[in-house]
Order: sequence, then C-alpha cells, then structure tokens
Amino acid sequence: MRSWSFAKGHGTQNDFVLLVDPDGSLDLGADEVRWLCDRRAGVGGDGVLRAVRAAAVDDWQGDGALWFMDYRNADGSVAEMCGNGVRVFAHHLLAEGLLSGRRFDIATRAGVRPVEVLDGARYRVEMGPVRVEPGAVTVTAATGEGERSWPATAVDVGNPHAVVLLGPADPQLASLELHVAPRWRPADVFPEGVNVEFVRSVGERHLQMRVHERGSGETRSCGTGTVAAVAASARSVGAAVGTWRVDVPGGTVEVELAEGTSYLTGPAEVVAHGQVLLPTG
Ligand SMILES: N[C@@H](CCC[C@H](N)C(=O)O)C(=O)O
Repeated sequence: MRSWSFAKGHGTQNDFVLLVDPDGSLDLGADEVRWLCDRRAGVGGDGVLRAVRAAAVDDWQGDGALWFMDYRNADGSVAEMCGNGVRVFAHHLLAEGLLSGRRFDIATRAGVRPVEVLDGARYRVEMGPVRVEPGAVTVTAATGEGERSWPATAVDVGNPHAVVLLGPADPQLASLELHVAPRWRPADVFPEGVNVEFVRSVGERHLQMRVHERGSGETRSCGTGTVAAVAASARSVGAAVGTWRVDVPGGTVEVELAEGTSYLTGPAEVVAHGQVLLPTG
C-alpha cells in the first residue's frame, strides 16, 4: 500500500480526485485510477487529475516549469483534455500555493491551455481551436420509449465529440437513458471512442446539454463537450463567433467562440482533503 495526499473537487459537478506529484514519482496504473474513482470502494470521481511538473513528463517538448495535467477517465483510460478539469486543477494548485498570479498556462496532452483567474472562484480557460469535422455520423441512444438514432456532428476540441442537436419533435433530454452507452456509425469514425453530447436550444445562444463521456459514463458536466455543443450549434445557425450559455445537470458554463480559438468559463471547487491508501505498488 502507498499513502498519498489527495483532494476531491468538482467543476459544475464533474468531479475529480486530485493528486499532486511534482516529480512524477507516483506510477499510477489503470487499476489504481479505477479504484480511486470507484464511488463505493474508493474516493469516487469521474476522473483523476494528477499534477506533474512538465519537466518530469516524457515527450513534453515545451516549457518544463509548467504544471502538466495528467487526466485519466474513471475507467483508467487516458484522455487528451478535460475542460472542467483544467479549472479545478488550477483552483487546487493556487490554493496549495503551487501556482500564483491571475494568468498562467497549464500543460495538457492537447497542448498548453492559458487560464485566467476571475473573481468568485471562476476561471476562464482558452480551449484552443475547435474543429467541426466533415462526414456523416449517426448516434443511437436509449430513451424511455426504446432506441432512437440521430445524425450527429463530429467535433474535435483536443478530444473527440459527437454532438446530437435535438429538435422540437425529439424526445426531451430527461427521457434519454444515458447510463447506457450510445453507439455510433460508421463504427470506425472514432477509433479511440467518443464523448457524446445531446443538446437542445432553449433560447438565443442558450443550450441545455446532457453527455455520456468516453471512459466515465454519464457525467453531470463536460467542459470540452460544452465547447463542442456550442461549435455544432453555432454552425447550424451560421454563426462563427459569439458567447453562449450552456446549462448542464451540474450547473452552467459560458462558451465563447472567437477567431481561431475558444474559451470556457465556469466555477471550480475543492471539497475535501485527505490521505488515500493506494491498494497497489
Ligand atoms: N469531463 C471532461 C472530459 C474528460 C475526458 C473525456 N471523457 C474523454 O475521454 O475525452 C471535460 O470537462 O472536458
């Protein structure tokens, strides 16, 4: 057993176990991540955020002084980016005195993400370019009245998303049974799996969204998913730039599409600190 300090935090109820590992000495296996995220046998979370100095990360080519966010999904898989995670990660490192200032960069597998600290424990993260991919994708999901299929838009926010824009004749968001993983066609379009967002427009530049995340199941929020949802919705109404509000089951975030980049603004909270006994190692 290994004893390690941890914190538990969330951003719009997308929740994470946070581990600080400056020199990258914590060799965290998929089994340990699954255990940490287990809501009964472990601490519980949608994923793990491990903070490592970029200089200690193999293959990192950029500024070694940055903090690297090693994000893992609850099933132990590695993902490129986590939009809510960046805010919670920054919030924790600031609280621990490991970061300072109102603007700094965080290194992720999808590249460097600039962060601005706003008042009231809110953070504005530059999410980089959003790519709406060409090609037809169909998503099938369970509803209270059986399975339904919809056309979806493939969007790359550093990690892969398939966005379903629901129309007035479609089932309500609440009737989707997202504890069952949606399927997609063609099967080979997302070789590494995909996060699937279901979105309804509820006003001008105002969306409601539910998500089934790759590697975590249904979560109460997905930051990269909200950016993907806005990119797909904006394209459907011929808009390129602008600020949108996205309501998710765990709260509300703001997404801004700008020339060649995007921004995600929302809250972050740390709710517990403790010592975890990692079962292996
Ligand atoms: N919840 C995150 C996304 C986490 C990674 C995702 N499940 C994937 O595998 O790509 C967010 O807030 O963006």
